[in-house]
Amino acid sequence: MITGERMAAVDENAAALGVSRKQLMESSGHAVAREVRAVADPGDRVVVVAGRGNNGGDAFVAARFLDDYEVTTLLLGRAAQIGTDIARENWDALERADYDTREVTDSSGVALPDADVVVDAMLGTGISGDLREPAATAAAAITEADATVVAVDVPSGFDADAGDHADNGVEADRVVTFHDAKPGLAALDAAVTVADIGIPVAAERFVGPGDVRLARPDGRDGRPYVIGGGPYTGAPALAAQAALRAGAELSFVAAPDSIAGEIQGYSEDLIVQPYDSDVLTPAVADDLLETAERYDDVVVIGPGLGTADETLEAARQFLASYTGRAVVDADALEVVSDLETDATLVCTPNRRELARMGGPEADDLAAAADEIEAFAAEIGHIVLAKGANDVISDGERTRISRSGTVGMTVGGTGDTLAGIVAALLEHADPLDAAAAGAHVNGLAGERLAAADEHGFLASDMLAELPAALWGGDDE
Ligand SMILES: NC(=O)C1=CN([C@@H]2O[C@H](COP(=O)(O)OP(=O)(O)OC[C@H]3O[C@@H](n4cnc5c(N)ncnc54)[C@H](O)[C@@H]3O)[C@@H](O)[C@H]2O)[C@H](O)CC1
Ligand SMILES: [K+]
Repeated sequence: MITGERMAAVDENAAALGVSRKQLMESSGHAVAREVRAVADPGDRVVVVAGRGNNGGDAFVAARFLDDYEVTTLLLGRAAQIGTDIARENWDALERADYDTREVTDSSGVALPDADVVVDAMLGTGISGDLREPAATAAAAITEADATVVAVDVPSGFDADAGDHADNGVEADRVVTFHDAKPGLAALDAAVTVADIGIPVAAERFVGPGDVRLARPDGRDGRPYVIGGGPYTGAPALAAQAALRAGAELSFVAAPDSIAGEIQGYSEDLIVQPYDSDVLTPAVADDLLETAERYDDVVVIGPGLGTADETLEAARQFLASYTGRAVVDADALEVVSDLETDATLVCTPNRRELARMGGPEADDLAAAADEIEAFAAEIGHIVLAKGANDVISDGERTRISRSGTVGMTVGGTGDTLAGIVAALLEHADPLDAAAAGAHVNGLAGERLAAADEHGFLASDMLAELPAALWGGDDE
């Protein structure tokens, strides 16, 4: 099962792997033609009703595979309004090759020609809101037509993220959906075929630019709260700065008053809140919990905390009561394994910490991905296991990030990772935030290594984060 927005991410990952959207469109169109052939007799009349996006583009491809039938392709709009190059190229090919094509420029022209089969290619996963004209009128005409209706990807009007169908959406007899089932499709009164369109498994297994686009904030978003420090001061500062560089609006650090000034000294951009103690204690944890629940529901707990017994008890107590989203890093990971909590945790162990938590002992994390997935299922939280390749799993879905470089074994890169994940956790699905966070941290290291493989610092990565998050678009 895959949502429409994740499908777009997988498409983008496939393109980055070298399987272009145009190749996918050709496969999609061929799959649609196969379905039409299954319900039509030679010589039947097939009417394609196409929208201006790639859903329409799929049907322009299908028309080229239906020479045994009388095919008419209607475009709802003018060719100049076709929204993507690959759809426009396929429309132009139909026109140049003298296929029967018609541009319908207003809803009065939507009177459907007689048809044995209608291909509904108006709207797919690019839909937003209820059907607008002329798609609404066309949808009614298609539903009422005395023809077998074959829908491309989803019936027009169906929302592949929410899994529901517009009241005025097309009622299809058959649906050819691509790559994977969509939530809610099975509930429709239609025969659904899932067509393999040649997307490499790697496009879902390995984190790519589509995952980064899906998880990154559009504007400034969120106020993560870093609970770290005491005795160390650099780690919480790196995590909090990384959160700002990854799109957070504000970044708070709660730290012992003995070192709060030092942490503030690293950066005027941080809001450092001292607490009256030398280390995090259970008594302090209660106050921090109240603040965390008030500010925003994402915290980072762990960077630089140290391993004093009362500190670990305080971390345990905080997490047991917390109900928001938390990145748990470094020393705080010790308390996760037998923790009862309603919080959504993203645990970010390195190989050593993973073993200490009770997870698999592995030199090559990617090779141990299944065991890491089982461990994530066992503890009931997301595990982002950090290594040469990072393994990110929620116990059901597992992704691998291959970004990064050997220079990132310098201290502090785990702290920047924790901060990036916290910023993305404000709005993205937790697994998407963890996968994209791991990937972007690695991309920042790669950007530094391009200049000089050795000797860069975790703090150097901060300035590379915006380009790693927003700069890699393939368009
Ligand atoms: N990997 C795959 O699944 C592939 C899918 N393909 C096909 O691409 C579409 C998604 O294409 P996209 O261009 O993103 O959007 P659509 O064609 O679905 O629709 C955009 C089109 O519709 C207009 N529009 C949006 N909302 C409405 C509305 N409520 N009422 C009326 N019109 C609306 C918008 O203005 C655009 O013009 C996917 O479904 C697959 O069919 C790829 O071809 C191959 C890989
Ligand atoms: K459709």
